[in-house]
Amino acid sequence: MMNLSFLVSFLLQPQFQSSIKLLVFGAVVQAGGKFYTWLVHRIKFKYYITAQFDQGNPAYEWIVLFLTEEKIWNRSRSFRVVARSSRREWGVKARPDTDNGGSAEYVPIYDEEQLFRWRGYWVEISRTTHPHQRHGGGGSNIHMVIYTTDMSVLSSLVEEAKLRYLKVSSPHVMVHTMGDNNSPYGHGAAWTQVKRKARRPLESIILQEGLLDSLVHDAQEFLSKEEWYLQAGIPHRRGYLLHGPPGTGKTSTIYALAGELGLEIYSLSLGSGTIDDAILQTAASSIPSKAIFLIEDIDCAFRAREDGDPAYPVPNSAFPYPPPPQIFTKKSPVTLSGLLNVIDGIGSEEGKLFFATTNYIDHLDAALLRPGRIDRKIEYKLATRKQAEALFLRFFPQYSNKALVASGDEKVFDDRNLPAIFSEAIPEHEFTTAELQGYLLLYKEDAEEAANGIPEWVKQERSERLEKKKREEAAKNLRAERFKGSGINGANTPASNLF
Ligand SMILES: Nc1ncnc2c1ncn2[C@@H]1O[C@H](COP(=O)(O)OP(=O)(O)OP(=O)(O)O)[C@@H](O)[C@H]1O
Repeated sequence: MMNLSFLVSFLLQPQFQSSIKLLVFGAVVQAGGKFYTWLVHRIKFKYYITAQFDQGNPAYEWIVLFLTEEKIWNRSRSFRVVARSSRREWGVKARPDTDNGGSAEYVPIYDEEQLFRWRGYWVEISRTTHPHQRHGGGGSNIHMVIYTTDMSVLSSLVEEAKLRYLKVSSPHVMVHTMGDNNSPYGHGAAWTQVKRKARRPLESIILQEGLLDSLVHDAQEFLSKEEWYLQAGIPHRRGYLLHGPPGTGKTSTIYALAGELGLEIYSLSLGSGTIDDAILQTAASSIPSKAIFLIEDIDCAFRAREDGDPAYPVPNSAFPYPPPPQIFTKKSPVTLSGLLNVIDGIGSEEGKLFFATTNYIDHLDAALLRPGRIDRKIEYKLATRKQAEALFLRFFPQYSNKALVASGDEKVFDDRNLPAIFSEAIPEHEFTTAELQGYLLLYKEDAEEAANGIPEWVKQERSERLEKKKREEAAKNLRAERFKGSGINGANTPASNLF
């Protein structure tokens, strides 16, 4: 009895009642919080659209530019600072008063979520990175949440992003390349690097007469005939193979053509040895239409080993040595069937110009060269005298006939026709345009010296080549001697394996 009355008096105490009220209030607040979260989630789930942009896909580039222009990341307090280069980095302006903001790019570490309004809609952005992602769309993704149920808002945003991207990139040629081992986005990620190159004028490419014009005309006609291809049931794609010695202008031609036609380039090299069938497939399938797909050194998919030396014998008691690690030359992991699949697959995407380059057309399989895969083969040769003269005039345009007539200095032209002096000293088809360009760069301030010095340069180059040939012969003989009787064609083993 005594205990009960004590309990009742305890319960009636004001301090106890206050504690209970506090407890109930806390529970209500907590439940309210949980309900709010639940409700927000329900609303979000019902009333939002999500989109993901994968690095390596062109749409990722559009959206990053869009977010940069909208200054979404400007509140960021962490930056990656990289020296300004032709490589595309969507940095924020460090100094709003200048156009290019100095010598470095300030690229925000985009990892914090950001919320902003766009045309009256709330949009939330976040980014995740996967440093070791190998296949499937690159190493970084942007996630977008738009608080609306109207899909057209998303598509308007993406279209606007694309238009802005095209506007920004139009004065340049955008060259997309694959990530590599040093890429911050991981090995093998597709198209993770974008370089902005100044457009190269077509006139700066010096080829045999008519060749460049016919190529430009061919590509222009192809791009304008989409409807015709559709009607005829022919895949709207065209393949070109540019072949010839290194330094004769194959890559430069493609870049200049891309600038002329306003196309972006997606370029990879099979010579890098890091691209296999799966990566090639991923890369090819994420190229947008109306773009150039360029495969450099395509012969690397065919070459088993340099000069086709016989198979290296399995080590045995008579010959217990394992194969030298470098006996195999750069052989791309891409297989012929993988390559053909990709080239044929380009047909399903409309408006693609496919370019391949090689220094060794003879290494290519006939299956690759058939029309439908390669529609035009263009041979690049060592420089002719005419090309040498044109190159000289590119360096010294003041010596062109026209310029001299205009300046009233025709006498100088008669006495000292420097372009002719230069070109006549150059033997036909012996040097590459790149070699001649390298020479002219040494004398870019002095046309007279450039023209006068060329006979001596030719003599020196010839003697250096002869010396090199002799050294190579000697090394080849030494290799053959060392491997005599081993069953190996040691002549083809790199010298580094012998010592
Ligand atoms: N025909 C050319 N006209 C103008 N410039 C040229 C020409 N050939 C070479 N060059 C110059 O030489 C350099 C190398 O040229 P480019 O890379 O286009 O040669 P390439 O044939 O593609 O070589 P590789 O087979 O090694 O890729 C560039 O700086 C380019 O400007």
